[in-house]
Amino acid sequence: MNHVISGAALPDGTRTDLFVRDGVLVDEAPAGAERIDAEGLVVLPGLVDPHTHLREPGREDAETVASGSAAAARGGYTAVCAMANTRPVTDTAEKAEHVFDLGVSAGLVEVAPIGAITKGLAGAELAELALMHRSRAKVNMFSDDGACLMDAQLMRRALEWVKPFGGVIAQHSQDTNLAGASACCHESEISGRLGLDPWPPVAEAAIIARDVMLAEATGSRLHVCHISTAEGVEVVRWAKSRGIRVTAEVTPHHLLLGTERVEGYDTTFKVNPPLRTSEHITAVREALADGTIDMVGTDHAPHAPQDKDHAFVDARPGMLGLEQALAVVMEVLLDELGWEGVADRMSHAPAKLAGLVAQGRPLSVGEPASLVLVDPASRAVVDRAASSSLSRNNPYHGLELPDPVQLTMWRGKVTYQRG
Ligand SMILES: NC(=O)N[C@@H](CC(=O)O)C(=O)O
Ligand SMILES: [Zn+2]
Ligand SMILES: [Zn+2]
Repeated sequence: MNHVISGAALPDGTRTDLFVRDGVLVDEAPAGAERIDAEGLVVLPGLVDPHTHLREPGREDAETVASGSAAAARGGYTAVCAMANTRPVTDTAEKAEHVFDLGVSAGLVEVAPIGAITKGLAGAELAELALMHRSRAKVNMFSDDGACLMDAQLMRRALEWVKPFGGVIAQHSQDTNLAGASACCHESEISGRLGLDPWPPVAEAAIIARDVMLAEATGSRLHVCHISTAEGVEVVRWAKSRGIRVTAEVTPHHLLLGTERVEGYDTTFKVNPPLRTSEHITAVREALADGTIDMVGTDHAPHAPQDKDHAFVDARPGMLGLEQALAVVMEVLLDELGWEGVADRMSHAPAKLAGLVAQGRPLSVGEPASLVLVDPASRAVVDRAASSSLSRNNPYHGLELPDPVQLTMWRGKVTYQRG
């Protein structure tokens, strides 16, 4: 199907008509094109999530590649990078190709598998990084996310292994000696009062500091997952000033929600790293605005009720993010970033990180027609039931937020349309 999208505003503010033929932006209206009225809407390049948990294979009750892809399209995304902590773990070329193929069959977004750094995420032995890269899945990013790769020598070796093909190592920065498996609340007056094991900011900053030094020593690329602390941001800022090849992402929930959400022991708000206090929230917002933090990563982490309906300490950490990420970024930072900044932090920068050459492109003639139409004025109360995800651990349930996504198009195909 060919389209004419009329009257949308580009990120730089200019109003334009976009012509879509055979999945590509062209310079004149194709014959028989379907008209999409975009008067009053903003058009952004399709969003790219560098950090999504699809639960297939293994936990298809919580999310499948298809349901997660639908949630992504509903959130304005045209690509997601699928984390490796499935069952089995994505630690071989065959397993990466399996996830890749599931993404192709779902047909709603580009699904780019992230490969594990170590076999089974066990932190003991490197996975077959180069074979995953050379597979049909073309894996370019590797992460043991869910677990921190604590062994500095293995981290060094991983950085060395991916350097020749331009790969990147994405770290879940959590020193497990400082913040172990039971740590589940930002170290603060609240963790003490609620009796929850504290997760101190230094457990994040110490690993980031170690890893940027390893990135410098190897000349390789490091990506910091879900940065959440002012201290972590300072280390990244320092590393960038030295020319170290490091990028960082922040989640929507760390931009908006504070640690006080856990006061009622509602396990929806249990997440790793934990929700933090206002000084940290301010720091990550400022860092995303000034570019120290390069991008937004949702860390969309669906969990089934039987994994969340437990005492706080026993519940699985993680919360949904794909469907409200753009809304949250608009709510907290649209004034500072402008639409061009939003397009950079949510599309251009993550596409570049993951090496997705057909994503995060400018909306100009000859480029893929992968885009999202955004209503800047619409607002709504979030309802966790109105979701394409199979899970309901939505931390924004009941909050009034922007409700921007009107239509998502991936390579000329409408993958989500409002109403
Ligand atoms: N963020 C989380 O709290 N949970 C993630 C793992 C992770 O991102 O570390 C998950 O897979 O559920
Ligand atoms: Zn993580
Ligand atoms: Zn994660």
